[in-house]
Amino acid sequence: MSNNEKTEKILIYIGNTVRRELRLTDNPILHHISELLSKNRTPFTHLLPIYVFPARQIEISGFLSPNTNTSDGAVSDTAIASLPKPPSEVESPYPPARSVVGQFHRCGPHRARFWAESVWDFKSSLETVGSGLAIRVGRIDDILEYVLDYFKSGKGNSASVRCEVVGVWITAEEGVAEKTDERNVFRVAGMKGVNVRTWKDEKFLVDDRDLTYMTPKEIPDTFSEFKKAVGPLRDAPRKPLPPPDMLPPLPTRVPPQPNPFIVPNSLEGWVYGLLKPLEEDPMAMVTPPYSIGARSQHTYHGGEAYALEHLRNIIGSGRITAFKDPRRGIIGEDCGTKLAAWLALGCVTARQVHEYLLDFEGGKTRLGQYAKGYGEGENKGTAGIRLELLWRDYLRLCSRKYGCKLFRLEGFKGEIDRQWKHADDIDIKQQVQRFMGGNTGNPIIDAILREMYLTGYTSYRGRDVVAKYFSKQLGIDWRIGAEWFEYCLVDYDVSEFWGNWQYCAGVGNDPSWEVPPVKIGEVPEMYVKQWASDDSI
Ligand SMILES: Cc1cc2nc3c(=O)[nH]c(=O)nc-3n(C[C@H](O)[C@H](O)[C@H](O)COP(=O)(O)OP(=O)(O)OC[C@H]3O[C@@H](n4cnc5c(N)ncnc54)[C@H](O)[C@@H]3O)c2cc1C
Repeated sequence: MSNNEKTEKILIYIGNTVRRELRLTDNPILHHISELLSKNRTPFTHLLPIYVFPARQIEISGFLSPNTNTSDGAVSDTAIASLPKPPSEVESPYPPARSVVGQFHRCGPHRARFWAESVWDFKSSLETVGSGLAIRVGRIDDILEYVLDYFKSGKGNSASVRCEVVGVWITAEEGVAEKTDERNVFRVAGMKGVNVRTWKDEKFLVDDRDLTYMTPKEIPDTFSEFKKAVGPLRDAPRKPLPPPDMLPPLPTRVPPQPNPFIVPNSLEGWVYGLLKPLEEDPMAMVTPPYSIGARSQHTYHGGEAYALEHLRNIIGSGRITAFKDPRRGIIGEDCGTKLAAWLALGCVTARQVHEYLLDFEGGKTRLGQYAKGYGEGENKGTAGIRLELLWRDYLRLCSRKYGCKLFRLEGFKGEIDRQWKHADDIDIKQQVQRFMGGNTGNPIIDAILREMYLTGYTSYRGRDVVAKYFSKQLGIDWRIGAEWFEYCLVDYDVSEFWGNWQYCAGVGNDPSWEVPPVKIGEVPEMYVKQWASDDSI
């Protein structure tokens, strides 16, 4: 080592969709690094944040390329747009991201776009605090192995720089696939002699450290019991963490995207690459386009900045005070906060939402000062939002308790006596196809299905009605309906999604979960007219 040679001690902060931490604020890892930095106590000089779009969950074949990658793993925008269709001999090392039973794409266009926007926004935010983000596609452990080998083999070195990876940090998450990813990260890092540290997932309302359950078995089977154990909800959450002031820089050389993929360096390039395989699939055209005059309830852009702007808007306008029980309302601005997609990707945390509500209720900031309910303490609307957020916590804990039962036909309950119809029967297959196309002939069901397909969103009530129609009325294997929802929804979140579906299908753990059926007049005629097919009205 020459006298002038510097050593870059690199910490890798790695995540993928299941490590959903796409924000600077209330991010425990980034907060900790920033604190260490301010005290001059970082045992590393450089930070390499890596985000991996996981091949298992989103179709990444739009990034396959016969060309070898460039030195930094990124190509220009125009380059990705003009990439020739990969010749058939360029094969992905990963199977297509399709669902298990129905073989649908797991992630449809609404979520793919929102997801790309959120990752890109995170990259921009990291750049404002002196860092950056390497965005990659593949499997988290494959990418990690490639990166560790890159540095170990000296590819990151130059005449004056020597690189050494000193650790890998990752946030622990619930879920079977999530745990497998985590184990694989440990395995790869262990093989290469690098330490991994996992961090607690803090994007929920009530912190794990404040719950009294020693083992997952102790998690209660009813929400009401769980709620009681949490105590007064308004006092339960911890304070959100501030964003980092500054972060260590990226290493001088960032390992590129491994072959056979090539990744873009603009948001448009990412959106293009993620949507391309979906657009080439005939499933993208299952239902007619928007009806004239139809408007989406969900027109939002992914990313932390947009999440916070939306949150401030609904507080400033007083919409949170008017928040209605989502188990009853089916459409409208005050029917739901529309925060779910941001929460699902970790662009914002539940305790940040809670903190904003506290400020509004206590009149602590000027936000919402002219709105109804400002400074008047907790109201029905704000309490309702907290309760919904607690449901989210609860279903995540159910995932912890029941593991892979989350995805099983017999559910948490182990309901083995029920007879389900399966799509290997031609009539059932056709029924499923009509369902996907919003052509069941039932105007409310069709309106909801079309809304969800065309916009990526429908209310809790809409989801509940359709999920019950599919599983209870049609009696078809509920996982097929669920997989179709997974393709369509912008806010898919593993525990919330499968947990809710289980309840709708009647295989969930909580016997008290029953939402009243839709009443005549509850669904505005206008809504049905906007979304349902003319011939089914
Ligand atoms: C079949 C079915 C599938 C669903 N899939 C999902 C999903 O993939 N992701 C998801 O976040 N929610 C899911 N939900 C729950 C709920 O429908 C959505 O959270 C809600 O409609 C999102 O709109 P919002 O942000 O306006 O919610 P709000 O009503 O404003 O609620 C605030 C937040 O609380 C959480 N929340 C609300 N209701 C529930 C619930 N029942 N269970 C768990 N968390 C809840 C969400 O994070 C939501 O953003 C599903 C419900 C059903 C019946």
